Amino acid sequence: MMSLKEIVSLLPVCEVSGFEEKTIIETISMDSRLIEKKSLFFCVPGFTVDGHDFAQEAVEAGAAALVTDRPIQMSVPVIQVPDVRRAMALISARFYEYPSQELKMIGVTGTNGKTSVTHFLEQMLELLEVETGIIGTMYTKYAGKEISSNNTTPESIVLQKILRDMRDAETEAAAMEVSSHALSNGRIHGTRFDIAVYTNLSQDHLDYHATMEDYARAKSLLFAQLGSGFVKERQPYSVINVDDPYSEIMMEASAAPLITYGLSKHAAVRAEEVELSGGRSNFYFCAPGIRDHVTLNLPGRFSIYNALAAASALYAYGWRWQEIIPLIPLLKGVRGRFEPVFSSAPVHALVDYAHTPDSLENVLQTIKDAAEGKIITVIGCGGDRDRKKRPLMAAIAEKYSSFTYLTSDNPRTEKPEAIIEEMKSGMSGIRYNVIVDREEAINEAVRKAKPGDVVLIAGKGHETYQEIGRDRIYFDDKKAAEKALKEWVE
Ligand SMILES: CC(=O)N[C@H]1[C@@H](OP(=O)(O)OP(=O)(O)OC[C@H]2O[C@@H](n3ccc(=O)[nH]c3=O)[C@H](O)[C@@H]2O)O[C@H](CO)[C@@H](O)[C@@H]1O[C@H](C)C(=O)N[C@@H](C)C(=O)N[C@H](CCC(=O)O)C(=O)O
Ligand SMILES: Nc1ncnc2c1ncn2[C@@H]1O[C@H](COP(=O)(O)OP(=O)(O)OP(=O)(O)O)[C@@H](O)[C@H]1O
Ligand SMILES: N[C@H](CCC[C@H](N)C(=O)O)C(=O)O
Ligand SMILES: [Mg+2]
Repeated sequence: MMSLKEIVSLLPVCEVSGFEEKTIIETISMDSRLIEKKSLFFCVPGFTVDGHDFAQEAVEAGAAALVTDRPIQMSVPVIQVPDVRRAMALISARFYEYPSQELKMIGVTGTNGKTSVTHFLEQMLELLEVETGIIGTMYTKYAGKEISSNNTTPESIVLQKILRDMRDAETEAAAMEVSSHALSNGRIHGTRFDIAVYTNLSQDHLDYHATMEDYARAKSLLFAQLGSGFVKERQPYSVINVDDPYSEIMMEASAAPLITYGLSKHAAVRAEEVELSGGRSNFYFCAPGIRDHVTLNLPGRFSIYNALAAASALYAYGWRWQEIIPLIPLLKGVRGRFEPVFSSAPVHALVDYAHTPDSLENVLQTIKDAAEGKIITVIGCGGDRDRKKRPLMAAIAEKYSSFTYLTSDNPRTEKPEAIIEEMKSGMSGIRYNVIVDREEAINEAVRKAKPGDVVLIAGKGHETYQEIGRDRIYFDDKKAAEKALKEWVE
């Protein structure tokens, strides 16, 4: 519950019309369809519709006051602010009594690896007996509950409510994915992070951010707001992959001391003498005063980066290296990330969430390093998303694969054939086929495979749907691959 007076006191440059001292707010909402009595309704100027157009509907449904970015005439108080989403984030944090200040908050940002690193953190913290929650692409998970996600980083009202619920359930730490969209439109404004982790930056989302520099600047906002909302005796830290070319931008923005990690000698926390083989790696884990041999039972160089990121974040948390290093060999893979499909067929199939040029290249390079047979790739690109990555992803698939199937991956409101056409423009040879139906593409790829070959099914990972138009139809790469492999044996 909040009074209008309290709300206004949070917003130094707002203009209020129809102010009434006695107005009390009992719920907050950005959706006119969910308004209850005594609600504060935020008129969010969206990317598809404008929340201001629903102001009347919200008042009729019981909204007691509105937050807008322009003057509008209504029968209830109207608070006009320069940026509704940011005002909403500040008010949400206050409404739920600043839950982020009562949790150890670890935010992870970067193009690839956020879901993986947050899961590594969850696994390690559970082993250290710290009750940990996760907020990210796959779900929000805490205290035995799993709530499916709409967005990688939720809108501020949802986020603050989740964090409050986590605290009520005695969750101690939250490992949270922070997307560039969330940073640029203020979803995490008003949230206090203790540790911010940077994984990497490579091409994606150029539909939303005008240039790579804009994209990098959005990511850097996490580091710039570190520790905001001072909590005594809780020093914030930035954990940065120093091998990444954009790391300098994050370091420059950082309001907190840095812990750098990577494979190069510039990193404070390093993997040295790396040997990759048989789906795992061996290396020396080096940090000031430490040089311990470890085995990481996960494939690829990118998994080493993710493990170093999680280990460095735990160090920033206050754990000692002697407590952290023994956890590295215990790390397990994450659903939909380099996930093998089990079957009795001598053909290997892998489901992976690679949906950017960089992640696809990493995954294919990792397969190539280990594979005895040929690589066959099934790949599509999302509709209504960055179009510039389409030809690049197709070209990478072609470079590493003996054969590629171009197919659909969430065409959304675009025509799947048109997306595939754009992918095709990146292909230079003829070792590919177009099969729009994803299940049929997986069947064909598996049918074509010989013993020892690897079929990579990329782009959807854990997703259990195909988004066509605005509908989601059930589809699971893993289930489709299991069925195809069964038929291969028969
Ligand atoms: C581009 C973007 O960020 N879109 C997000 C945004 O939608 P929007 O601003 O377009 O909302 P809108 O539909 O125009 O509606 C505007 C306002 O009118 C309200 N409204 C609407 C209809 C009505 O009848 N009454 C009403 O009040 C809506 O509740 C809303 O407040 O706000 C919505 C509510 O929070 C989000 O779900 C939505 O994410 C969509 C699904 C999306 O695809 N987002 C992607 C681009 C995204 O954010 N991705 C990142 C991860 C990327 C990555 O790291 O790979 C993420 O964090 O998820
Ligand atoms: N550190 C990394 N560097 C490059 N590629 C990675 C890294 N970690 C994972 N990948 C690859 O990227 C894919 C996506 O990984 P993950 O889901 O952890 O990233 P994410 O940042 O959460 O993605 P999203 O933006 O969709 O939430 C994985 O399936 C894997 O192929
Ligand atoms: N978080 C990512 C998910 C992409 C997954 C892929 N399957 C697609 O639909 O493009 C995004 O919003 O770009
Ligand atoms: Mg993710």
